[in-house]
Amino acid sequence: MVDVFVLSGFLGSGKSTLLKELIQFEQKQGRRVGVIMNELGSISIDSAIVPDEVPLKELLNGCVCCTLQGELSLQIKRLLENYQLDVIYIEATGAAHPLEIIDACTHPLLVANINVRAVITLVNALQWYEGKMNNKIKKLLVEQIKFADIIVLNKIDKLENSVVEQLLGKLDQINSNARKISSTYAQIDLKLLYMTETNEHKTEQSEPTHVHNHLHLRTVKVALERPIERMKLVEWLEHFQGILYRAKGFVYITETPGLFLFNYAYGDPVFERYSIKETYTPTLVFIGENLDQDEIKKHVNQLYV
Ligand SMILES: Nc1nc2c(ncn2[C@@H]2O[C@H](COP(=O)(O)OP(=O)(O)OP(=O)(O)O)[C@@H](O)[C@H]2O)c(=O)[nH]1
Repeated sequence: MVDVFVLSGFLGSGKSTLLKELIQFEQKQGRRVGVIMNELGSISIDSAIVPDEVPLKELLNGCVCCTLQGELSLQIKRLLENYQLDVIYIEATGAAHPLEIIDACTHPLLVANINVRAVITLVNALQWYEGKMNNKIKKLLVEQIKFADIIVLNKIDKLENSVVEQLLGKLDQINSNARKISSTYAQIDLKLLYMTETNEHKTEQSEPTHVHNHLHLRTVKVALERPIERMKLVEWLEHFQGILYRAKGFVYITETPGLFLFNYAYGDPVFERYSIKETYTPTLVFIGENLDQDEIKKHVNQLYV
């Protein structure tokens, strides 16, 4: 039996950050790990964190919720057939409902060979605390919390301890069965993963599941022709809050030489120097509600010097 863990949580909550830790943890234990990543856009930025030796399947350009459920089952099957694995981690898009993933994992062709150990939902603590989101997103977050076996309240570096306690209490009201852990940069005791019982009653509480269909999330990808001005990008994104949930990509900036991994989630832009293992075309990916592709491309053009 191959263990399967599902990483759920809204855009930018820290799923890839946790995945990186998990891969190292499993490798240290001598367990063979495979990864499936689902991203809304047509290119995967997050897959750069997966080491070369780890088998990786990517489901791009859509969400398991809508069109890719069959594809997810197929990719799990391929991983099982082609590699000797002990554990598979599935990183869902931030817009996915965990039930849809569980559904795909419990495909009749797979159930005999895999054991879904836990749904791990990451919650962006600041986003959850401030509650500045529309009802559709709130509903999705609540669903992701409700269907979790482990809830990681991440990004607590942005909040006072007393607030963190309060938030953990609120999470408990939504899902009292799940194990709750607070963290910064998803630093948690990973041994807990294997000490958590799966919440078997999930399907009974099921809500209509295609929550994110109604979010009208759109992904816009823009290839960059040359280095951009870092500050111009940051200032522009500030005006975008509310409809832009996530941006990421690989960029060259005019201020400093070298390639940077760019991450923007919930008003927080981060540039990290990135050492190249493959050739990346500098690209920005934007994920948000009803994004206007032409408008975004026009703005990106203004980021060049
Ligand atoms: N300040 C702070 N930043 C964090 C923390 N955890 C992760 N980040 C940063 O938040 C950004 C988004 O993190 P990811 O791990 O890529 O989030 P994700 O959930 O995989 O994002 P999507 O795949 O787009 O849904 C990155 O720049 C991380 O370095 C944290 O605890 N505190």
